Amino acid sequence: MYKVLVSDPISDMGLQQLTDASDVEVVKNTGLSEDELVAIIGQFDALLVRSQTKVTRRIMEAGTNLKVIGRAGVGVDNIDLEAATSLGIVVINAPDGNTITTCEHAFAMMMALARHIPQAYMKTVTGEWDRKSFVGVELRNKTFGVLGLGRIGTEVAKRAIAFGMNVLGYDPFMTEDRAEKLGIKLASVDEIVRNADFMTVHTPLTKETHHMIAKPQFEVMKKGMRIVNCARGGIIDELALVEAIDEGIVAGAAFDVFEHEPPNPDHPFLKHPKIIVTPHLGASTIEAQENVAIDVSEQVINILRNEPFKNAVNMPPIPAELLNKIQPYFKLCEKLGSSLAQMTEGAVREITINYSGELADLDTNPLTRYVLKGILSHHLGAEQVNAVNSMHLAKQRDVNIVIQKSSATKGFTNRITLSMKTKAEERWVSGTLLAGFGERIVQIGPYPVDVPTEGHLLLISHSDKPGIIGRVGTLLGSNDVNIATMQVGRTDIGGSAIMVLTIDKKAPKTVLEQLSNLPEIKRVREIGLV
Ligand SMILES: NC(=O)C1=CN([C@@H]2O[C@H](COP(=O)(O)OP(=O)(O)OC[C@H]3O[C@@H](n4cnc5c(N)ncnc54)[C@H](O)[C@@H]3O)[C@@H](O)[C@H]2O)C=CC1
Ligand SMILES: O=C(O)CCC(=O)C(=O)O
Repeated sequence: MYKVLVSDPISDMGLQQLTDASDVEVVKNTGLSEDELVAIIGQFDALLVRSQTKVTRRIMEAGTNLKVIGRAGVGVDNIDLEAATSLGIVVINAPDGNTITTCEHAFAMMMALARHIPQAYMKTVTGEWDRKSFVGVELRNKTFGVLGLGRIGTEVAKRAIAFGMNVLGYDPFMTEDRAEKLGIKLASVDEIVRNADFMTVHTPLTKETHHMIAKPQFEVMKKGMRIVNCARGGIIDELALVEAIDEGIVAGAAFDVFEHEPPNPDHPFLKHPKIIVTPHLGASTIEAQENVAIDVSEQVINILRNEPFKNAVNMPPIPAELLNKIQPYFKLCEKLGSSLAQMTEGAVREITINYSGELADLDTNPLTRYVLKGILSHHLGAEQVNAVNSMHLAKQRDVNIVIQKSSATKGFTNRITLSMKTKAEERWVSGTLLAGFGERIVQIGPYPVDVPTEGHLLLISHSDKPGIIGRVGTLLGSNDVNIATMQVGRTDIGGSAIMVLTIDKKAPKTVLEQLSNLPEIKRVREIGLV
């Protein structure tokens, strides 16, 4: 008999498949502390949670029989994925079940914002008949910016179009063809903030999206913008938003999520007359909670019975013999993918991976998953992408993956070459694992290099002219950016050249801008491989 612990409120109807199963015993025990969970988790084969239970390493280590953790929802930020992977516990989620519900909540928030519904309600129920203070605006003919056109963002965009809005969208994975079919005009974040009357965010919270709307964006924002966030707190800088509202730049905001949940009672959103809030209710409908519970129940049963399952968010099992041979390449593949994603602009269309030398005879499928993990994490967030789901996520986004194998290694015993095509450009990078020296990047585009896959790299494309290296060194030095190593390469004398610097810490944005402005410098890219 498998024992399943449900530690957050999850729909009974959705759990029926589990409760009806003759080989499963379901125990519901919600609101437990970490200590209480640690005390009982050892009896259970599976743990089902929503977002309240924080599934820590301590809990998982005490779960000596734990085989699977099911998250009834999308975000798995409350589960220590690294610990689960290292302890061999499969983590699954239900990414599709709450899409429409969350989209409808975002739309409801936008309408409530446009018509001051919460504020008007509060006054009316106190007996005041105030029709002057709550004059709203129509949605029709307004420009609507959607940042993040994944599952929820595209549904929100479709509804906005039905309301007669002109939709501008930004998502690194949205192709022009698909956007056109949806009726969305692709635009940059800058174009959206300068032109939209309403704006909503539907991205994960990642290093890239953290504060993607902050003071610099508010400074150029169209006056009177209304902003919605039903994705994750922290995508929009909360304090900068309050300032922008008080300065009359932003007309109002509607938030379902906060940087820290629940927010402190003195959080400035809670008393602001132009900000409306809900307590992370995006996914809270009967339908969504049933959908996500059905989805996780089905997958948990499959995992416990050793049957195929979908939506795993951590590691798949790999036969031990193969694992011994390919495991040393996991990091190299991920870092090559990550570096390529950081050097390439535009939505990914095609990724070609060439495995050569001793890798050519092995099953490289797990390595491909790590390459894709490295590439997609840059856009979708490391929390969402892992070696299990990276292939699925790439296919979902119509990314064409081409695998090539060859025995020619240009002098290395193994070599992995990635090339990535976007609408804007094609770039490529090669790496190898050198016995005793670890992972190295050995080629960037046409230039042979020898760079470790760690720390901060500065990639500077320039014309091969005297004096450039000195100017770059002086600029970095005068801004306290220490150069650890430097390599240069060129195609021919006086032609195109590249400079690859490893620096001790991330270079400030202003320094990167100054570097880009130096004569003969064509492009500057900072690549973080920590
Ligand atoms: N309020 C709530 O209760 C709920 C919130 N959510 C949150 O909503 C968000 C979106 O969820 P889904 O649509 O299901 O995810 P998704 O993965 O389908 O879509 C996210 C999209 O954001 C895009 N993206 C990543 N970085 C970007 C950037 N820098 N600029 C623009 N786009 C970027 C990705 O390419 C992707 O298409 C997530 O943060 C999720 O956790 C989801 C469900 C309920
Ligand atoms: O379970 C919930 O209500 C939170 C939903 C959510 O934020 C998610 O699925 O990412």
